[in-house]
Amino acid sequence: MLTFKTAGESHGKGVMAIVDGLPAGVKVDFARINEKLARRQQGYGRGGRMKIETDRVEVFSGLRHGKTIGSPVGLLIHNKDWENWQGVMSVDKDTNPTEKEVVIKKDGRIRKIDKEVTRPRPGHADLAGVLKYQQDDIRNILERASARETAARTAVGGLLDNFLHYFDIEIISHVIQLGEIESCSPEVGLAELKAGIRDSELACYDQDKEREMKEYIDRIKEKGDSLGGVVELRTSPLPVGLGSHVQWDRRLDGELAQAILSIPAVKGVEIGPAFENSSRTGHDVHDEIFYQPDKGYYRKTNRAGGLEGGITNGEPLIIRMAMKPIPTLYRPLRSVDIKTKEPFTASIERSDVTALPAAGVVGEAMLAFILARAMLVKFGGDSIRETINNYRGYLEMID
Ligand SMILES: Cc1cc2nc3c(=O)[nH]c(=O)nc-3n(C[C@H](O)[C@H](O)[C@H](O)COP(=O)(O)O)c2cc1C
Ligand SMILES: C=C(O[C@@H]1CC(C(=O)O)=C[C@@H](OP(=O)(O)O)[C@H]1O)C(=O)O
Repeated sequence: MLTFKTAGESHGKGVMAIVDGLPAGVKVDFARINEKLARRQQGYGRGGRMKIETDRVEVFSGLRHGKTIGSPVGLLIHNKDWENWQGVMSVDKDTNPTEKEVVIKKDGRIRKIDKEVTRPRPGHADLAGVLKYQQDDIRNILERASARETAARTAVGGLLDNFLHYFDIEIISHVIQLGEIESCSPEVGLAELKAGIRDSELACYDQDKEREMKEYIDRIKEKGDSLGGVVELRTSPLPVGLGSHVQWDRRLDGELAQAILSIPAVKGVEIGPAFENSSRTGHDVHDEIFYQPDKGYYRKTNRAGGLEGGITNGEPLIIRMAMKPIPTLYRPLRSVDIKTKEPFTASIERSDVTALPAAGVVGEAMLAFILARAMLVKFGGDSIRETINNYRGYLEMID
């Protein structure tokens, strides 16, 4: 079974992942991984941290001469910001046990900050985390809750794209709504969609909307507020038969929802236009089935989003993910200091205003994982050659 885990804190030495279960012989193009990591760092509305980091993957294990060897693949991404936070993030003994403040270098300037974080942000993991793990310092929670961890997931996604490439499976994300501004889900192929968003700073196909969205982000930033929105994930047509109707935990839609909802700040997911479909009648929703000898079975529409009965039906997957507004606010909401129990409204120094396009890239990575796992469940194989043979045999059988 293909699995992965991540480790690492936001301002620690770095983030890492171990991917277990990839067959041997998969050719890995590092540029494919790094390109994804770079895309995750981009997007209009991101904060100062992204100017510090230049994420590059270091493959630690599991490859020889550019190919997997069947053993676990270790991936590492260093945090450049760690250098500025060593006093705060030492994994060894406390070097300043009596100090109340520590010195860090933040955004190019030397600053003294409180050693302990005691002011929980509404919408972040801060308060629930310190209560659950019985901590006095919120930093022990926020460091791991931070979406810095998604850099490791993105590297995993990039690695698995190399596997999916053998089966011509492609995944792309694009922004279809930012705050209250809605864009479109264009009825174009994957290549055209990709070309259409290449120069967009918000991964938005509609350039007029993108301009509007950027001005909106500027206005919201000025107000000290933040934004979320909706990202759509699309794939190329998938082989029929990934996932299964026979058991609840084998339905691919359920697996996908879990994976997508695990992305920090993603609170909603729909398969195809599910919420729109829910207010329509069956005649307006279900995709009629046609047959031609040269084409086999086919559909003229894809309102199911590529899944029926928890099984891929041969169409592209279409998934939408809803992201809440970023919790850290320059004009903060009311909260209570966990030490003094006094109310406070302290200002913060650094945060994203929105990270919607970045979340989309993380969505691509999670989708890559679910699809790679489903492919390996269906076709198996200790070597990529075996997986491909099984895949081809299946395609011939169902042709
Ligand atoms: C790519 C990305 C970047 C994010 N950047 C920030 C940020 O700068 N500040 C912040 O407070 N939250 C940010 N978040 C969201 C928080 O990580 C998230 O809201 C928090 O971990 C609490 O989890 P929850 O929102 O899923 O409940 C980001 C999320 C993603 C996916
Ligand atoms: C570091 C990343 O995102 C971070 C996610 C994040 C949060 O609270 O989730 C808070 C910010 O971190 P910092 O407090 O260091 O500015 C973001 O920059 C990243 O995406 O690589």
